Amino acid sequence: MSPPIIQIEHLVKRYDSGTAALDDVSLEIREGEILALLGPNGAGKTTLISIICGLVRPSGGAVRVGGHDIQRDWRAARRMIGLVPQEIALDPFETVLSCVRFSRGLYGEPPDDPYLEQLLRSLALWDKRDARTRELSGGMKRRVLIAKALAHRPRVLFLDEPTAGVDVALRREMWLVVRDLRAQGVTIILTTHYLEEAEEMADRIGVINHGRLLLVQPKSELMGEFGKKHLTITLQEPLAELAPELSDRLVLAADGLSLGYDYDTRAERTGIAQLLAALNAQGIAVRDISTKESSLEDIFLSLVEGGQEGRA
Ligand SMILES: Nc1ncnc2c1ncn2[C@@H]1O[C@H](COP(=O)(O)OP(=O)(O)OP(=O)(O)O)[C@@H](O)[C@H]1O
Repeated sequence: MSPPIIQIEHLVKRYDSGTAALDDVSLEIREGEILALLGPNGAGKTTLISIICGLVRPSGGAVRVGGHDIQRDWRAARRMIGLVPQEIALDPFETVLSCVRFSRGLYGEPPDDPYLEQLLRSLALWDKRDARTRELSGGMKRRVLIAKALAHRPRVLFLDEPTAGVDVALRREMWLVVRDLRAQGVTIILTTHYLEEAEEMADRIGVINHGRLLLVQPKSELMGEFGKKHLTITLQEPLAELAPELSDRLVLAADGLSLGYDYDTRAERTGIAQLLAALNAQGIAVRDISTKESSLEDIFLSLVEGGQEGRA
């Protein structure tokens, strides 16, 4: 397993307004991974990113980036990070190349046009290097923001809702860009409201609610652990009621024509064979069977609504 590149310990943030935006968040982010942070509006995701990037002061706790404390050694910590903000904020009259050069200069890095050329080429922006940013499409503008964030060669890239409000084709294009960056060894932390995006891209998923990190888990484990399957059994004839020995496991639909059964995907025995045998024994004829796996969306909602506090 890779060593952590970001270490967050007992991070607390209380804004002057009194809002407790982060409440004792501890988390290690490993070099080279894609971590997706999920949480409803106001959960504390942007606050967490802003503290790591040195834009907001924490009220308590510590964060180290590449071993550098973000407060005592902020310059070294900040240099390792690139941030792609939620809002597109580009000077409309500046050209692509000059705005990327400018971003690099902000970090006090010496000019390195060969690197910037390689960066713009990898983001399919080299042909547009002399275009003013106002002449670019929405997708190109987002790629310029990524190029700006990567101009000083950071090892960690934060993407705050990278595909908010963009169409499906553009979202897929962004996913490819992010995968490509990961392949180059950049550690990526993204926030998103699109669970499909987290499901598609993340190695690990962190769920934040009310300033608390409810859990952080590899995506596959999360889907396996909380994943349930739902079996629908369609009947040949409507059933008036279920025998008592079946009613604790099955739910009869209002029209009497189907039965629902939830089971755990991790269980060694799903109980389906037994169930079908029991139906058969009672002379209940089955027309069809279908299964549906719970999506990350179902899992997320059950975590956030169920208040799984303290699992992190
Ligand atoms: N500058 C600020 N001053 C006071 N309160 C703030 C400030 N910034 C954020 N908050 C509050 O802190 C809480 C966390 O906000 P934050 O923006 O971190 O959430 P988020 O998870 O990023 O939300 P969203 O998904 O809507 O972007 C919210 O209650 C918000 O109103």
